[in-house]
Amino acid sequence: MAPNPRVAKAFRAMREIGIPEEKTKPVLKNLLKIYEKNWELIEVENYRALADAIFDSEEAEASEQKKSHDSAEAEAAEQKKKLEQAEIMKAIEEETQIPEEPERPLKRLRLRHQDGSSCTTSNPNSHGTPLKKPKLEIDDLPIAIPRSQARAMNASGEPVSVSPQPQTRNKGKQPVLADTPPDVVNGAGSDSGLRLRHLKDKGKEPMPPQTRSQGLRSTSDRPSHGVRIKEPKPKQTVLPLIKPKDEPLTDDAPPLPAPLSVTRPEPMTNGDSSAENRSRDSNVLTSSNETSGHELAAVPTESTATIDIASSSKGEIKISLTCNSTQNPNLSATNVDTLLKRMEDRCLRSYKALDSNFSVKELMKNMCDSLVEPEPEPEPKPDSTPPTEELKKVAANTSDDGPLLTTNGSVGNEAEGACENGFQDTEPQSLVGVPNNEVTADDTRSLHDVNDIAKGQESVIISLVNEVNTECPPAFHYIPGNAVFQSAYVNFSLARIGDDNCCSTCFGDCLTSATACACALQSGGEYAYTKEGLVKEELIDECIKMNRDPQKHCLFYCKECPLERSKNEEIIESCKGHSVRSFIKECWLKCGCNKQCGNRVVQRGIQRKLQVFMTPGGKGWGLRTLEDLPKGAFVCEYVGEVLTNAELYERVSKSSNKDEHAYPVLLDADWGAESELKDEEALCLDATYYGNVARFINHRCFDSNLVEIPVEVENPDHHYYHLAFFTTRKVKALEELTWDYGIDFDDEEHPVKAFKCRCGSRFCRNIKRSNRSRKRRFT
Ligand SMILES: C[S@@+](CC[C@H](N)C(=O)[O-])C[C@H]1O[C@@H](n2cnc3c(N)ncnc32)[C@H](O)[C@@H]1O
Repeated sequence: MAPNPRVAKAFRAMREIGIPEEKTKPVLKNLLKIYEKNWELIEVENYRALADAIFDSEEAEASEQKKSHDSAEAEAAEQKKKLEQAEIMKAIEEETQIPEEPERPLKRLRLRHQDGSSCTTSNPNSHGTPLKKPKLEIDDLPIAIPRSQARAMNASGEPVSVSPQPQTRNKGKQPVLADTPPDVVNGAGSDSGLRLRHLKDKGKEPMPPQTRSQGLRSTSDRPSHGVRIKEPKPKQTVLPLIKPKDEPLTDDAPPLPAPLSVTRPEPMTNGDSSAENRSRDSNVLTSSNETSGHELAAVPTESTATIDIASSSKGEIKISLTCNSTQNPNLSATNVDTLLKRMEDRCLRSYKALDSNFSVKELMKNMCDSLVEPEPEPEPKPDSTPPTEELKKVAANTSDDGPLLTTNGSVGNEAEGACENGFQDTEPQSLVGVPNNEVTADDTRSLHDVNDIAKGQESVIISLVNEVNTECPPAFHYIPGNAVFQSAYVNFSLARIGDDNCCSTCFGDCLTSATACACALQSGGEYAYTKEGLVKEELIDECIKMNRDPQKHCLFYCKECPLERSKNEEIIESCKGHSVRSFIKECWLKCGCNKQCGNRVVQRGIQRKLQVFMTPGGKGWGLRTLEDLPKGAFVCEYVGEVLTNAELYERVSKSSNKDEHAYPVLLDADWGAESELKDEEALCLDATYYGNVARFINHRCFDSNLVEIPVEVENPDHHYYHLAFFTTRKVKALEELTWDYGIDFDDEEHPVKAFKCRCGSRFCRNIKRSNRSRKRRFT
């Protein structure tokens, strides 16, 4: 890409006053960000602002240096850090040797790692060195050459070369040796029994999940920075309370607050807090509404509506809905029951998300629940009794009264200080969400079905429970599979799938065949799955290791990194590196095998009993299993909108609420192998607005019980693939499912702050950081 003439001019101007380009570059980049690319502000007075900023930064640097430890101390600290890290890795290794697992011989992989060998030969400091085409070696490849290698050969126009490194991880495709520039392909083979092909990702990156963080490494040596965007704290005020459907009620109710002081046909007795009186008041209202025609509500078919909330010093709350229907010729009076029935019919027709048990009364009650939600929500102590019991007591003493209909055509509802009975004392119901005063078509996404958050789109039911607080799930559309947002190039055409991309001559179940099918060859020559449908242990172990310590693995460097380009087109930073990953190739449409073929697992979708639940430890919603899971079991795929990275950046920068964004996932494969990747090929997944259960999986540092593996199903290239979660060990029913997002909690440069980690792992990277009294503060 030709350098921006304005950038070149700025460099020249600074050179003229003795400032070298290396100094100018970062400052200019920063200024462009601050001035929102308003060059005039930078160019004015012969780049005065730029020169000043450079001098300022030099001064700051000098004073920083003064403060800092001398280099010997720093080096010693670095050494110590490395030792610490090695110890931690060792401890994790030991810790994750699960006792209940049957004894098995050590895998070659493990032995090699224990030897301390590594395939990392990349030199992160040498970014920007002249590029060379990848030189790969095909040494002991199984039967066929993996497609990516063939492509590397084609791309380079020269035969692959051999860089054997015994005792390193990627034997088939070794990383280049020390004299090889880091921007050269560093290897992609596996020395595990499976010898699976690898995809590359960004290593321990703040942008999850392929972008693994550096763990305990310093910021300076980490590979590329992705986009990590904080997951929204689920909206608390706009959705009603969700309760586990089967919670029993108890009798001992706490004292109830005074009843409401609202507009009523008959005066209400204040100060009487008994359930009996509340019930009576409500009955009075109902009968009054039925008998006094002039007090009945006018319900226009089209009206504008406003919702008012009033509260009194006694803790009473009134919600009133005022409909402006004066201009409407269809204005007619009706009674509460008719109104409710009409509304229910309307909701069932318009918002198909609701089930037949939907009740407007419940909706109104839940509106009350939302009103009296504690703010800010207290964080339950891990061992504290969930407030459920208390809520049940309240529910038992709260009458099941309907909404109030006021004389001015307003609909009100009683909201006691602890009106938490929501769905609790009724039959199992769907959750109904009311996102705003004015419900728009798009807001229907917040109408979740608590009995099945997937709304029948998965082959299993996925329920949602909150036994901890009154928080409601975030508003999003549940989708069972990825969907392209706009510009992403995801081409599934059959014509693109060549004979080497499918096993068209196979029949029945590929796994029963003595030789590996063409699909398996693409994954390194062996099937990734066992006959039981589990990922083979060797592969799982390899992926776990890769995720825990990506620096030990190979890094690829792009000539012009699309990720850096999407961050800033003016000055494109050098590629921070993409690590090499194992992937699975499943059989698909053009294959001759049948649908039950054992090499089709992820494409069958979720098969395990899962549940979305409110975690007690302050992490918000989480995902858990309701059944015991063996090691290597497929749990779910990370599903979201497929976006280009440029689209993601735009989306995030335009978002008024950056916290609203779920963690986007970088689909970073083969980037380094291609000399230049088009914007529409540099893809990521964003589950903020459209996603599946995976959007609820919380992070756990290092020893998470899930690991992500890229799975190629329909697309023959590696720009788009499925990101599937498999268990890293046996997981017991009701255990929370976690995944290491790869966050680098030390990343002070990242535009988005990391959350305060509450993973509870003894290897928590956030705790480490805090103990070292690092500068950065977390919210
Ligand atoms: C992909 S979402 C997971 C679902 C989320 N808990 C929810 O309620 O929707 C990621 C967000 O969950 C929270 N989270 C995940 N793991 C966490 C952890 N270990 N500690 C604290 N918060 C965590 C953070 O707010 C993060 O931004």
